[in-house]
Amino acid sequence: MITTMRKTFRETLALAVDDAKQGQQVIVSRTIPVPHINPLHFFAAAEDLYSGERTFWMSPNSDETMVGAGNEWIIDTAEQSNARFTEIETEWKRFKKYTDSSNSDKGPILMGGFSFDPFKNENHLWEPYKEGRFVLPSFLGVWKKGQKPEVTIAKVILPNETVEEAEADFTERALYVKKLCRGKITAGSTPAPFEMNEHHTEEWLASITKATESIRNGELDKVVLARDITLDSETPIDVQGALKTLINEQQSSFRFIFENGSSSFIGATPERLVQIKDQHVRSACLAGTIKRGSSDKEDQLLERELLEDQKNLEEHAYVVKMIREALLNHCSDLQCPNGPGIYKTKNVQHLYTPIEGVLNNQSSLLDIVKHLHPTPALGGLPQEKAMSMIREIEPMHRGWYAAPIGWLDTEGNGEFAVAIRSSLVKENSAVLYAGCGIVKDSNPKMEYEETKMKLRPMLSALGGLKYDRT
Ligand SMILES: C=C(O[C@@H]1C=C(C(=O)O)C=C[C@H]1O)C(=O)O
Ligand SMILES: [Mg+2]
Repeated sequence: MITTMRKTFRETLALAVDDAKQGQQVIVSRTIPVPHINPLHFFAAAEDLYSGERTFWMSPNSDETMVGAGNEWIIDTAEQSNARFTEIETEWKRFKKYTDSSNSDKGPILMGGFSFDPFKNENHLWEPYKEGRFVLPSFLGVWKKGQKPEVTIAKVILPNETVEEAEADFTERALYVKKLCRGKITAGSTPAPFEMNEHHTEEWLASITKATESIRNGELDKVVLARDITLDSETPIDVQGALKTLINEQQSSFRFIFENGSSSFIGATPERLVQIKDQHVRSACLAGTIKRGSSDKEDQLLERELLEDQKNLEEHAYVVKMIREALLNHCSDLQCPNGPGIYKTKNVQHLYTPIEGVLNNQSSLLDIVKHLHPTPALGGLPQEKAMSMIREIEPMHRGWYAAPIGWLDTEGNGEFAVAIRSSLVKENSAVLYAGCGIVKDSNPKMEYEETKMKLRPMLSALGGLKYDRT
């Protein structure tokens, strides 16, 4: 029988300090229970010291919420290939991690994401977000349904730091946690009038026609084409207020913010890419869209219409085929229903097929992200053909829009979603993105209407809905 000695926190710190002296990169974390506090208030309270260094993640139905504050460490990559996924994982593994063994410490986590297409030329607006960028938050608030909230303090030990200094730092940070837990969100200012601009509308409609022709010629099966709109205000855009609206209005979506200096990437996406929880893998195919009804009856009629619509079923089927095949390489016991169900958000309903399996020993979360991205729900089929068409046709830069965002821990668990229904906000301006799956029978005007529905969650959150006269 193996007996493990419980170490005091000071003894743990002494080991970590020794390692750091030897040149090892070390993280020490300590998890403390905190009183019930609203995650949004916690996020707001961190603004004083950590504005520009905050991250917010709330899964559908608020099952799991994580709020990060402070860039304790940044792992980023400018790698313009699929090696970027491995690079992030390798860097994260390089750290030796010590947790406080005297409590239920779950260890540190990384939060971040990747760009949609590393081969697209650089773009000034998206430059800080890099091809992949993950942050180890100094403070991480965690809320799980049915459990008490906790805050994990994570500290990177400096090579010349003493045990006393490290211990004093933890004591000081614990005081700041108390302050974070007393946070209150101040009433958001009424948004100043916006100027809203749609870009290249005629070109976008023409590109849909062009894409359907290429599809009919047999060059490819599906391509997802997106467009952007911008909002310009006379005053800085209230991102915290927008997050509050997303939390309330988009409960079946992942609500997120990745702050990066003066920019915030914010959104509410319904689309899970992959989740790993104790070797259990879950992914979701989400493609095919119809509006919500104004009554329950109309909503159900629309639902039935979507479930029988050949064009939408085709959009969806390509996604299921690709995700299923990709997961077969990483999972055993793969479960996939024969036909789609429906996933509803406040503004739209989608065809939905969940896929689940058991993780193979040799695969990791970021391996799966690498092999799934971009699925035909965001890129197209065949993948490479669709990507070069997007690169050629779309005048804008997607940045992190439609790309994998999420978190990972030290045990191989974590979750990624694809960053749709999103906006990049910088000071007084915001860019909003939406796209649609184009197949042979797509109609440009209808696809345009579909993008309008998909822009609504962010327009509503930013207060721009009333300017939408398009
Ligand atoms: C590309 C987006 O959404 C994707 C496209 C869909 C469609 O065309 O039916 C549905 C869900 C998403 O997979 C977006 O919202 O920007
Ligand atoms: Mg569609």
